[in-house]
Amino acid sequence: MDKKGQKRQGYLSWDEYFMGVAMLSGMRSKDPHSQVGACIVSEDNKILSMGYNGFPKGCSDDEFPWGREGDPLDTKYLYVTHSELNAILNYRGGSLEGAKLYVSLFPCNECAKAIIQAGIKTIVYDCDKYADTPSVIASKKMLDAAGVRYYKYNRTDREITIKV
Ligand SMILES: Nc1nc(=O)n([C@H]2C[C@H](O)[C@@H](COP(=O)(O)O)O2)cc1CO
Ligand SMILES: [Zn+2]
Repeated sequence: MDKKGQKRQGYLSWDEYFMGVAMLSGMRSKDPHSQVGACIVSEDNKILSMGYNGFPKGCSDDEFPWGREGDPLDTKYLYVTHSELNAILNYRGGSLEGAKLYVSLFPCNECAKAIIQAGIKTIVYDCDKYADTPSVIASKKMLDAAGVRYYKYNRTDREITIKV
């Protein structure tokens, strides 16, 4: 019950807010199969950067391939920048030492290297659909060795509707 003079109830938790921002960012992705979003947050809960999976600048979304199979040169995998790496590279403010990363899909081995080297210390992820692949197994090996904590986001199933 609302009481006069007291704070509003039902506001977004920090985790809902940052994972929500990561997911919103993923909605910018042109990848027809997996839209991934990431949000980097400081130790004192300030948003530092965001990213989603996409081709590097100058590599047209309409000319480079979005396919998943066939000749590797004709698939997206050799060209796409992952959301986590984009979030790290998008940051213009200096050091990410001690920061937290919210990401909608568990980071791969290549992003794990960048996460570790950037000084990010905590990962909050939503989906882990590639957990059984060498890439994610190697990623967890490196994150464990480097002392980067990772934990699964606890979905609250809150629906957030925004009219734009
Ligand atoms: N952690 C990740 N962050 C990402 O941004 N990605 C991107 C790369 C591709 O564009 C897409 C995965 O494609 P698919 O294999 O699910 O069709 O998501 C992939 C992973 C998986 O490790
Ligand atoms: Zn990656």
